[in-house]
Amino acid sequence: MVAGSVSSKTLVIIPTYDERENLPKIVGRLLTALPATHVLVADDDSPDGTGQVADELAANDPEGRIHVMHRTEKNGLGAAYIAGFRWGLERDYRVLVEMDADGSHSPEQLHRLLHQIDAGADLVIGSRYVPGGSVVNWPKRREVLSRGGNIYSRLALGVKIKDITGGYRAYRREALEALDLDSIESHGYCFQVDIGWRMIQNGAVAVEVPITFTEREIGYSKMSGSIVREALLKVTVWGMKNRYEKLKNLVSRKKSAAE
Ligand SMILES: Nc1nc2c(ncn2[C@@H]2O[C@H](COP(=O)(O)OP(=O)(O)O[C@H]3O[C@H](CO)[C@@H](O)[C@H](O)[C@@H]3O)[C@@H](O)[C@H]2O)c(=O)[nH]1
Repeated sequence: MVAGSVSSKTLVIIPTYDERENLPKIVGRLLTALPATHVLVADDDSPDGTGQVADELAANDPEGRIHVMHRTEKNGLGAAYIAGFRWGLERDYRVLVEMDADGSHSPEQLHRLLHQIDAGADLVIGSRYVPGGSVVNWPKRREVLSRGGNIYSRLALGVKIKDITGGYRAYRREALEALDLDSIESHGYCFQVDIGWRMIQNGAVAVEVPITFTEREIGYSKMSGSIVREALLKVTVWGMKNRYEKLKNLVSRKKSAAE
């Protein structure tokens, strides 16, 4: 059964940079799988004309389900998602979803994420690294980087999530509203760790559901050295701050117990 009650108030945010061939396919698949869903394309003025392709898709959808946000320059996946969340929160969507444009995240699996929101979760992560999850056709180098990044994040931040860097997610509206979106400082893929960790620290119920992540067939990944460096630096600093805070609390508890 498709989670109609939830999906009818669901906004799927698709950040795009140079995805003109992928976008019509992913939007078509999504609206076939879950016809009541709305889509927001957050395009960073892609040189290949993805923004215009998005406008055409929107103009050709008589039901008005497709929306387009034209941003002025390439400013990273995190900034595009934050702008998309703000747009969705100004309207009456109950669930906000992150999905890549390139087909890595299967729209046909979205109902499984939405079911978990129906079941009470605040944040649902489509996970490659829980039993049942998998990665198809990813270059070994990328998989090692991704698995390594997840292990490092778990150790540094003390989170239990196996795929905290994963970008296929559903958020309950209230959990996003409870966050200070201005405090999310990451621009690249580190954004996923940033917002996930903050949300869990805020008391959100986070669950993982297994997904199959399939490497794109068309276009190119925007992963870069600066994205990796941002993630490594930020996760290390957050981890150190976290440990320092815990130690400080422990010392002050011991002090007050001794008094
Ligand atoms: N608007 C905008 N979109 C962007 C930008 N950079 C990337 N995107 C879009 O963000 C999505 C993911 O980018 P990819 O470059 O395809 O990501 P990937 O290498 O396949 O990385 C995947 O794995 C990461 C690590 O696990 C994930 O963090 C990431 O979300 C994604 O699932 C695509 O729709 C892409 O067009 C940007 O600066 N601006």
